[in-house]
Formats: sequence, structure tokens, C-alpha cells
Amino acid sequence: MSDAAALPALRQRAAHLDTTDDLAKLRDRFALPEGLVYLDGNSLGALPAGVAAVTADVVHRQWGELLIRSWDESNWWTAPERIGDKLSPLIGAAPGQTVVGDSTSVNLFKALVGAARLAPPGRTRMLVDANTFPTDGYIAASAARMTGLRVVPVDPATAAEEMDEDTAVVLLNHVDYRTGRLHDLPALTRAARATGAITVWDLCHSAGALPVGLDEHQVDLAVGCTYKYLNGGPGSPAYLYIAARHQAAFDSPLPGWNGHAEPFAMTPGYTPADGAVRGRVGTPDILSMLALEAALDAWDGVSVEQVRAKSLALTDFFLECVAAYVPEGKVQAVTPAEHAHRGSQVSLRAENAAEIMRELIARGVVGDFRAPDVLRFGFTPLYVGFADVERAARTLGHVFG
Ligand SMILES: Cc1ncc(COP(=O)(O)O)c(C=O)c1O
Ligand SMILES: Nc1c(O)cccc1C(=O)C[C@H](N)C(=O)O
Repeated sequence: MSDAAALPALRQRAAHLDTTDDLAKLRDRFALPEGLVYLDGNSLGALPAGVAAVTADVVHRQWGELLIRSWDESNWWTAPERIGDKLSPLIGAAPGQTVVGDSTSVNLFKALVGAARLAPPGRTRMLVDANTFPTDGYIAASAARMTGLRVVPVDPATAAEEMDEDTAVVLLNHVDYRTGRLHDLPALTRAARATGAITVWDLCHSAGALPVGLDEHQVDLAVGCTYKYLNGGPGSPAYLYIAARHQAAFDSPLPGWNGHAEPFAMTPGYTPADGAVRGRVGTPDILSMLALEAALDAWDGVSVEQVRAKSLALTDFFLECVAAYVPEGKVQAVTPAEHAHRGSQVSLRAENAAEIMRELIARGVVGDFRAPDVLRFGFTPLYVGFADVERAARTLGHVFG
């Protein structure tokens, strides 16, 4: 595998690929430290250049000077649905179906209980991705308990075989957080629909990295975070998608006053608002929300299809460079080689993975480690280039000596 002669050739290829990359100039839309190769945008995205000024204005003028008037005059009140509509094109959703707010965990709770209430009565099973990011499993267990369903862990690759007339809800991840495997959202959603089950997709690791097509594939409900490939910042609010056809019947288990049809009527009884707005709960976290709104400007004029094409080129090139630079047998790719099954990250299994990642970070290449033995590298096409990829793999090769 390891091949010293590959070095200049791969560096030259990287330079050529960067020169011919239409998205390369987008890196200027981000404030990244000089000299750092940042491959952890699948955990926390980079800072978009416009966010600091907008945040300063929100703090000093909108809050400091306008004070309470900003709920109307700075359009704070309608931020959750406005920003939901702003990110909708990235997940293939028409306007009016997505609200921003709360964490992914909280939105999962709303979606899962809401899904159980939408499902045909009498069904008993909630299928849940067995390899899911832990919070999804914890929340699903509680939502199932509350709604009288039984959790059935499933492998998303074969989940369609488990769907039957007794399946009420199906919760799956579009991309697996640990392996980077992309699951077949269109086929799995179709299979669930054929049985009448309600689908809930977690888009944390796909939104902003590849086309999702929620409306096209007739997904019922979806959630996702905005701090990964959408670059909303640490703890930026998550989102909830409620397909238009379900909105009238969607019965939120968290019917807070912000989701009320007339919040300022302050009536004792709850009447849900029309549309996705009924997915709102309490007062939105305006500072984070408006930072996210500014962060989404980094997508101006960029399509998610272009991003996907570059993402696949980056991960292909990374796998090629790793094969050339890393001594044979030191790492095994756990991310599928087939494009149809690959998200926007590459996970490599290695002995002493935690230590290897610490050393890589010390040498200016930031990825992350996931227990027990996975090195994770996330590729955000808006700011990662091919020279970054080559340097990351070369540095990994050096770490292995
Ligand atoms: C698939 C998935 N779901 C949920 C979360 C987290 O949810 P929350 O925004 O509630 O922290 C993450 C990552 O943190 C994730 O990778
Ligand atoms: N949300 C995170 C956080 O608050 C701290 C550290 C990491 C995270 C993450 O997003 C982890 C991420 N979901 C993962 O795929 O592992």
C-alpha cells in the first residue's frame, strides 16, 4: 500500500482538483484558522464569515436598543418558521413544513409521539435503528412507553423486511453517525408507506451534505440538527419537518404556547396553530436562531447536488490517499465504498484510535474519535478542499510512522 512515489503525484492531483473545483471559492465564506485541516464538520461545522456581525447587531441593536419591540420590529417572533423555510430547500421540502427550535432530542420526542398518534390505531411496534446515535434510542424508548408501543431494534439495511401491518412508527437515520453509511431513504420510506406506518427520519448527518428529498419521497416526519453541515454554531437550534398532509392531524406532545393558534389570546384551552407552526413549543432561543439564519447565507447560489458531487469526489480521493500513504493493515475503512451507500464522512477502524486522533489533531488535522476504535473524518464541501484531503491522509500516514 504505502508508496513514496505516490506522494508528488497525489499532491499534484490535489492541486489540479482544487483549481477545477467550482465550489473552491466558497471557503472564503468561512472564518477558518490558517493552516488547519478541519474534517470535523460532521460534529461542529465551521464559522460562516457573516455570523459575527449579524450576532453583534442582534445583541447590541435588536436586544440592547429595541428591547421588547424586537419581537415584532426585528421579526423575532416568526423566526422559527422563517428560518425553517430558509433551510427547507436543502432538505427538499416546500415552504411551510419546517420549524426551527429546540434540540434534535426534543424534536425527536415531538415527532415520535406525534407519529404514534398519526399511525393507524391498534398497531403495536416502533421500529428503531439499532445502531442509532444514542439519544434517538433513549427518546424512542420513552416515546414508545408513553404511547403503548414496543421498540423493535432493526438494521436499517434490512428494515424493510421488518415492516408489517403491526408497525406504527419507523425511526431511522439517513446516515449512520459512526460508520458514515447512507441508508436508502426513498426505498425505506416507500416500504413503510406500503404498510401504513409513519416514518421519522433523523437527518443530522445528511442535511447539507447530500440531497434528502423529503417531499419527493413522501417522508412523513423528520428532524435534524443545524450545527453540523449547516454550520449553525454550537448548540444551534434543530428542526422539525411535518409533511403538509399530516399537519392538521399532528398532535404535539409538547403543546406549548408558541404552537397555539392565538398565543397572545392567552386562553386556558389549547388550540394548535395551522401548519408546521404547531411544532413550536416555548420562546425561541433568538440569539442562536439568528446566528443560524446568517449562517445559512453561506449557501447562497449553491445547490445541494453540487455539494454532493464534490463530497463524493473528496471522500473518494481521501480513500485513495489513505491507501497510498498509510502502511498496509493499519486501518480498515468501515464506510462503504459504493457511492449509493456513502454519506459525507469516512470512518476508519484502527488500533489505538483515540491516541492516533490526538496525535493527528496535534499535527493540525482535526477529525474525531468514536468509541471503541473509529477515526472519523467529515468532509464539508463548502470549505474543505482536495489539498486538505491529501494533507490529512499524508499526516495520518506519518502518525503511523
Ligand atoms: C444522529 C444524531 N441524532 C441526534 C444528535 C444530537 O441531538 P441533540 O441536538 O439533541 O444533541 C446527534 C449528534 O449530536 C446525532 O448525530
Ligand atoms: N452535539 C455535540 C455536542 O454537543 C458535543 C460534542 C459532539 C456533539 C455531536 O454532535 C456529536 C455528533 N452528533 C456525532 O455524530 O457524534
